[in-house]
Amino acid sequence: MIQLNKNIDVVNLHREYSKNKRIMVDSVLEFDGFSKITEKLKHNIPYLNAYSLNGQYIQSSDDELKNMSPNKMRALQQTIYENASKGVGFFYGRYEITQNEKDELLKELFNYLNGQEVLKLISDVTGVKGLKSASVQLTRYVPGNFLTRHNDVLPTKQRAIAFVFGFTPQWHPDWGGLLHFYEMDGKLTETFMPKSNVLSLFDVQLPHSVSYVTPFARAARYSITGWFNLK
Ligand SMILES: O=C(O)CCC(=O)C(=O)O
Ligand SMILES: [Fe+2]
Repeated sequence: MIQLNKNIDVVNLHREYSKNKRIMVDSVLEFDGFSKITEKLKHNIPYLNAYSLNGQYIQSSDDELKNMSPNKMRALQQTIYENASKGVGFFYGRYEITQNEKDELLKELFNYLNGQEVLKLISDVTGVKGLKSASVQLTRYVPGNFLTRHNDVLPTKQRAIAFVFGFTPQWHPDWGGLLHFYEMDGKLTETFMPKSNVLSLFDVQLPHSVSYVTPFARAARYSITGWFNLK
């Protein structure tokens, strides 16, 4: 069963969140749900590799990328990196969970994150009232993946709070995949390291990025990410 840790200290977390509109919550899920999700993320998800090409949003399966000719793959990589050099774009594996999800555990996860218990906790920690729903995706960053600097504001969805549940034990900062936060003028202010059973929450207005995962990373960076919305 997926369940939040009952000992979360909301009052302290709210005080901490209020300082910079971001926070990491340790040991956030009870063990049973946490370990089931960890296994699922590693072994059972048909991630699609998302990137943008000439302004178009594309998602390719692992097989599609594997079966590309070396020339085509090189050209694709070159374009992705060319855009990234200008601070535009992303390349990472994602799987979106919707209301129609068939997998039992993922359905439970979606419903739990959209339920009153979680929405109330997020409201209490962040001080943002009126949260109504959660958009949820599973993400995987392998070597070569990244997400350039952006914010998560999306008025059509009324996103308010971004979340990242980390499922990445024993990560080394040299491996990249670091969640960086910036001032509006681009100054780097804080970095959240990939961790396991940790929930990162932040205001969607804060500029942030996920740094390039290096070729020598010994693991993939797995997360459940998304947004708590006001509608
Ligand atoms: O995975 C993360 O740490 C952040 C992801 C993110 O910024 C996004 O998906 O918009
Ligand atoms: Fe983001």
